[in-house]
Amino acid sequence: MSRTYSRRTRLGFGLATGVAAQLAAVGLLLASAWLIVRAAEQPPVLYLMVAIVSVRFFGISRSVLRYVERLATHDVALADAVEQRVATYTDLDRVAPAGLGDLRRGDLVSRVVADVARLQDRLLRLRIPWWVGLAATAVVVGVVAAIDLRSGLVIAVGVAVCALALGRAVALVGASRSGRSEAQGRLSAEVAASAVAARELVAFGAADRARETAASATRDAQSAQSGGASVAGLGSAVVLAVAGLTVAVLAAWSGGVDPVLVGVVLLAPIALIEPWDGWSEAERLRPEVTAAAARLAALGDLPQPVTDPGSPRTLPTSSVLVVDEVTVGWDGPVTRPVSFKVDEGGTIAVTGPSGVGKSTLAYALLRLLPAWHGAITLGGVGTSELTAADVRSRIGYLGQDDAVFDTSIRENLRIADPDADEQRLRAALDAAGLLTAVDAMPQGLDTPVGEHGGRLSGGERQRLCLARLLLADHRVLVLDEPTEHLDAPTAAALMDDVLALAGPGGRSLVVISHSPAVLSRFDDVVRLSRVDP
Ligand SMILES: Nc1ncnc2c1ncn2[C@@H]1O[C@H](COP(=O)(O)OP(=O)(O)OP(=O)(O)O)[C@@H](O)[C@H]1O
Repeated sequence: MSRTYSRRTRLGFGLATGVAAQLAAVGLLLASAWLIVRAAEQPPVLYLMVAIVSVRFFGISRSVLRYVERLATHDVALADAVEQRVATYTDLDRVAPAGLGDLRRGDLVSRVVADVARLQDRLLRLRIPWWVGLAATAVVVGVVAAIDLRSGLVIAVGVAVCALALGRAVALVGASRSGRSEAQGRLSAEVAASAVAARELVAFGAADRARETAASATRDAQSAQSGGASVAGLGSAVVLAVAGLTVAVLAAWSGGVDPVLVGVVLLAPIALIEPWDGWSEAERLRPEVTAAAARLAALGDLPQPVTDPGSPRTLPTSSVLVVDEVTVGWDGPVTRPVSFKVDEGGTIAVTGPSGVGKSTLAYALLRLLPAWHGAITLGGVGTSELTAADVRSRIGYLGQDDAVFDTSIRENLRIADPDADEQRLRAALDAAGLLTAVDAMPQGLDTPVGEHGGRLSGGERQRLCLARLLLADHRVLVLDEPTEHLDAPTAAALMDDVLALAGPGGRSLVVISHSPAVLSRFDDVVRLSRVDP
C-alpha cells in the first residue's frame, strides 16, 4: 500500500479488513448452517439462492480480505521493525564499545535480530488478533442476540470465560516461558564464541567442553521452545472446551429459537474458534514478546560512558594535544597521573607494563571513556568540552586487532570514506605502504580479503587498517601496538611508513608500544605506571 498514507491509517485499514475477513469466515459457517437446515425442508430452490450466493461470497471474500489484511498489517509491522532496529543500533552506537559491559557479541546479535523480530509479533500476533477477535466476536454476539437474546448472552459469557481462562492458564503454565529469549541469546553467544575461537578450542583440546556448553544452551533453548508448544496446546484445549461447553448450553436452552435458525445459533461458538485461537496464540507469545521488549529496553538503559556537554565548544583549528596529569581506568584510576604534549606533526611513544592502562588512555584520548583526573586538551580546548564526534573526527585510533571485513580491499577502505575515489584509495594505500602489494594482486583493489582479513598476511592486514585510518583524514593518530604480531623487518618497515606520516604539515602520532625497537625510534617516550594498590 502506498507510503503516502499515515501508519495509523494503514493500520486502521488492516484492522478493518481483518475484522471483515473474520466476519466473512463466521458468515460462511452460519450461512452454510442456515442453508443446510433450510434445504432439509426442500423449499423451491429460489428460496435458497440468497444463501447459496452468500456462501460463495463469504468463501471468496474471506480469502481476499485475509490477503489484504496481511499486506496492510505486515507493511506497518515491518516499518515498525525497521524503526526498532535503527533505535537498537543507535543505542549500541551510543554506548559502544566502552559501555557494553558484560554483554557478549552473540547475545547482542540475538537482541538486534531475534528480539526485534519478536517485537514485530507484538502487533501482528498479539495485538491485532485480540482487536480483530474482539470486534468479530462482538458482531457475532450481536447477531445471535438479535435472533435470540438468551443465546446471545450465553455466547457473551462464553467469550468472557474463554478470555479469562486463556489468560489464567497461559499465565500458570507459561510463567517460566519468558526464559526463551535469554536461552536463545545464550545459545547465540555460545555458538558465536565457539565459531570465532574454533582453532584455539581444537588446538587446546577444549572442543568437547565447548560442544557440551553449546549443547546445554541448545537444551535450554529447546526446553523453552517445547514449553511454548505445551502452552499452545493448553490454549487450544481451553478454546475447544469453552466453545464445546457453550454449544452444549445453547443446545440445552435453544427451545424457543426458530428451528431454521437453530443451526446458526449452535454453530456460532464454533465459528468463533478461529479468532479465539488467535487469542490463545497471542497469550502464548506474550511472555516472549514482553521479555524481548525488556531486553531491548535494557540496551537503551545502558549508561553512556561519556556524555556530550550541553553547550559544546567549537572544534579548534589547532590539533596540539596536551595530556595534563591524567589518570585513567575502568572501575577507578589504574594509572599514576601522566602528562605529555604532542605538537602538530609531532610524535610521542607511550609504554608501560602490560595492564597498566595504555589502551585505556587511548580510549580516553578518543573520548570513549572519561579520564578520572586531569585534563586532555586539543588545540587548547578541553576534550570534555567538545562533542565526542568532534574529538573523534580529529583523533583517529588504530587498535591491536581492528576489524577487517570479509569483502574487498576497496570496500574495507571505503568504510572510512564511502565517497573516496580511486585516487584517494590508492594514495591512502601508498601512504600505508600497501599499494605495491595491492597492485601485484590479480584483482587489485577488488581482491577479497577473507574472513577477518585471513587472506592477507599480518603485516598487510595492519597496513590495510592503517590505510583505512588515513582515509578518514584525522590530524592526530593514536596507534595501539601497530607492530604487534609482525616480524622485525616487517615491523621496522611499517614503522618507517608510520613515522613518514608525521613531520611539518603531517599528522601527529601517539604510538603505544612495548617493543624496544619501536620505542627506539622516538625522542619522546612516556612511561605509564600503576597506582599503588
Ligand atoms: N572493557 C573493560 N572493562 C573493564 N576493565 C577493563 C576493560 N578493558 C581493560 N580493562 C582493565 O583495565 C586495565 C588496563 O587495561 P589496558 O588494556 O588499558 O592495559 P594495557 O596497558 O593496554 O595492556 P596491554 O599492554 O597488555 O595491552 C586492566 O586492569 C584491564 O583489566
